[in-house]
This record gives sequence, C-alpha cells and structure tokens, in this order.
Amino acid sequence: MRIAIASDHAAIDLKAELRDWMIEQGHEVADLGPETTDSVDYPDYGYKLASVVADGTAERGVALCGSGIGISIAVNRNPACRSALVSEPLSAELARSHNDANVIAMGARLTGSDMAKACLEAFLSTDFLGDRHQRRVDKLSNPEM
Ligand SMILES: O=C(CO)[C@H](O)[C@H](O)[C@H](O)COP(=O)(O)O
Repeated sequence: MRIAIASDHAAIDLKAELRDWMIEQGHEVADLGPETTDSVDYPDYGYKLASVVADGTAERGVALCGSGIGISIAVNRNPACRSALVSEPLSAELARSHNDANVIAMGARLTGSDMAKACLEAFLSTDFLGDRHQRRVDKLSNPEM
C-alpha cells in the first residue's frame, strides 16, 4: 500500500519507528517530515499529509504529534480525509470497518511504540464494511443528506 506519514517535532522518533516498520511490512512509504526535532507547527504537516491522501498519491496516512489531537484536527479540515485519533487497536479496527478512516492519528507522548504499531497494524489490515456504514460515511461529506 502507498502510505504517507507526517508528524511534528514531538513525534519524530515514533515517526521513524513506524515508517521503518511499514517499509519492513512491504509498504511504499513517503515520509513528509519533519526531519529534525526543531520545533514546528503540527497544522503545516497535517495539511501536507491531508493533501497527498486527498489527491490519491497516498492511499492511507499516518499523522503523529504529541497528543495526536492537533494534527488529527488539521487533517480533518480537508474534506477528503477522515482521520481517527486512536490509542488502542480496537478503535483503529473500527475506524476502518465502520468509518472508512483513511488517516490514523496517534500521540507520541501518550502512546508507546508497541501499542502504536498494534494500532497501525489493525488500521492497515482492516477493510471497510460498507453497507449501512457507507450511508453514514456519505453523510459526513454531505450534511444535507
Ligand atoms: O500534541 C500536539 C498538538 O495536539 C503537538 O505535539 C504540539 O506540538 C503540542 O501541543 C505542544 O508541544 P510543544 O513541544 O510544547 O511545542
């Protein structure tokens, strides 16, 4: 799968670990930065990640910051993105099966790397169930429905 990953300074180490793990799993991974721990603003990286998911360059996105909250909010400002902030694997699985989430967000200051990998594995290996869930996901893009 083509996957893009981005973070802010707070999640540089987790980003590197998850990026390398996804590559080992055979995925094609684009690391959108940042590359150092110099302080940056999570909206800049959230918007960058959202745009490559929205235009189809990446099929899925991984968004990381200190809590995961800010970058998830930033990604979700793009109408083509459904970012789910998770801290355990069942939520990651449900984000895919019920919500067709195309971006997973996690907080490096709150979620350890083993747990983050377990969440990511669930996110990448779970299919959307469609059916009644499709109707609900469609309503997320069109509140008039
Ligand atoms: O968690 C975050 C936003 O939801 C980000 O990682 C921010 O950087 C955090 O809020 C503040 O981090 P800082 O290192 O104290 O600038």
